[in-house]
Amino acid sequence: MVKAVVLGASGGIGQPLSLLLKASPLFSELALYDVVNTPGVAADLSHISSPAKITGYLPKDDGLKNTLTGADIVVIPAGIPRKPGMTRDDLFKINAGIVKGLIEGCAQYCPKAFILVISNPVNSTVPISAEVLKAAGVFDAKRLFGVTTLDVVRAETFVQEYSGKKNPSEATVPVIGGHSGETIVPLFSQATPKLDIPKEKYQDLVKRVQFGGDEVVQAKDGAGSATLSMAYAGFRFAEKLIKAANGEKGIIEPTYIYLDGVAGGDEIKKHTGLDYFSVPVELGPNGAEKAINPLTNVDAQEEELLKAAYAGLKGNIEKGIEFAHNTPQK
Ligand SMILES: NC(=O)C1=CN([C@@H]2O[C@H](COP(=O)(O)OP(=O)(O)OC[C@H]3O[C@@H](n4cnc5c(N)ncnc54)[C@H](O)[C@@H]3O)[C@@H](O)[C@H]2O)C=CC1
Ligand SMILES: O=C([O-])CC(=O)C(=O)O
Repeated sequence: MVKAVVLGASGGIGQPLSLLLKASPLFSELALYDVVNTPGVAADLSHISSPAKITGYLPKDDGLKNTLTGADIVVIPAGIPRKPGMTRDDLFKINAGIVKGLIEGCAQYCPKAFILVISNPVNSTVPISAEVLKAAGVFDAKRLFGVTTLDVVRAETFVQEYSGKKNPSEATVPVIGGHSGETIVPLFSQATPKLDIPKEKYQDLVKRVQFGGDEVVQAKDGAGSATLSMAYAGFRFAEKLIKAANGEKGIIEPTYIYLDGVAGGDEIKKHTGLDYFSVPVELGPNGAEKAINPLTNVDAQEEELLKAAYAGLKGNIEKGIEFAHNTPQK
C-alpha cells in the first residue's frame, strides 16, 4: 500500500506525472494538490480503471494537510517555469517561497515520506527543503531527493546519435553535479556499455545535455519548459524508488542529495567541497542507501567540466540556505 502525492498537480508536469502514477500498479492511493483545478484533474483521472484511489485538494479546508497525511512519497513540481531568456536561477524569487511552504507542510504532516523536488532551481530548492526539515527536527538525508533524472534521460537519448546505439534505453550514462547549465556534468567515460564518441563531437554532445532544457524552452516559445519528458523522468525516478523500497535490489539512479547523511557521501563531500551533489545513488528500503563516488575515475575533459560545476553549485547552495534561514516560517 503506497500513497503518492503530487504538489503542483494541475500544471504542465503535474498532470502527465499524475497520469503515469495513476496508471501504475505500484500505487494504492494518489492525492493531488494545487492552488487551482485539482478537483477537475482528479475527477478526470478517477475514470481510469487502475487500483489507485484518487483525491484532489485545493488549499481551502485543510487541503494540504489532507493531501499529505499518510503520504509515502511526495513529488513536487509546483512553481513557475522558464520563458526564453531566463535562467533557472531567475525562478528562485518565486519558487523558493513556494517550495519552502510546501516542505513546511511535509515536515508537519508526513515527516517520514520520501520527498522528490522537481521545482527549479533544483540546485537551491533542495538545500531550502533540507533546511526547513532540519529546523522542524525531521530531516533525513536519505529521504530527500533533487530530481535530476531528466538530465540522465537526455544523455541516454542524445548519445545514440553519436554512438550508433539504436535503443537509447540500452545506454546508461551517469550525469552528476547539479541541474542547470554548466553544473550538469555527463560522464560519458563511465557509460555502460562503453561508448566510442568521436573526439570532434564530444563538446557538442556535452552542451546538448547541459542545455537540453533551453532547447525545449526555445521551442515552446514562451509557453513554458519541458513537461512531458519531465513527467516521464519524474515517474521513472519515483517508480525506481518505490521498487527499491519494496526490496528490489541493485537499483541505482543519479539524484541530487545532501551528502552528509548518506553512506559514501563523506568521500564525495571531501572531493567536491560541497554539501549537495548529484551522484549515482543505490536506492533501498530507507531511500538513498549509498552514494557511489564517480569522481576518482573521470577523464581530463570531465575534470574540467567538474571545476565549472563546483563553482556554480557553491553559490546556488549558499543562496538556498540563506533564504531558508532568513525567511520567517508561515
Ligand atoms: N527538475 C527538472 O528536471 C525540471 C524542473 N522543472 C520545473 O518544474 C516546475 C513546474 O513546471 P511546469 O509544470 O511546467 O509549470 P506549470 O506552471 O505548468 O505548473 C506549475 C503548477 O504549480 C502550481 N502551484 C503554484 N504555486 C503552488 C503552491 N503554492 N502549491 C501548489 N501548487 C502550486 C501552479 O498552479 C501550476 O499548476 C518549474 O519550476 C520548472 O522549472 C521543469 C522541467 C524539468
Ligand atoms: O529548462 C528548464 O527550465 C526546465 C528544466 O529544468 C529542464 O528541462 O531541464
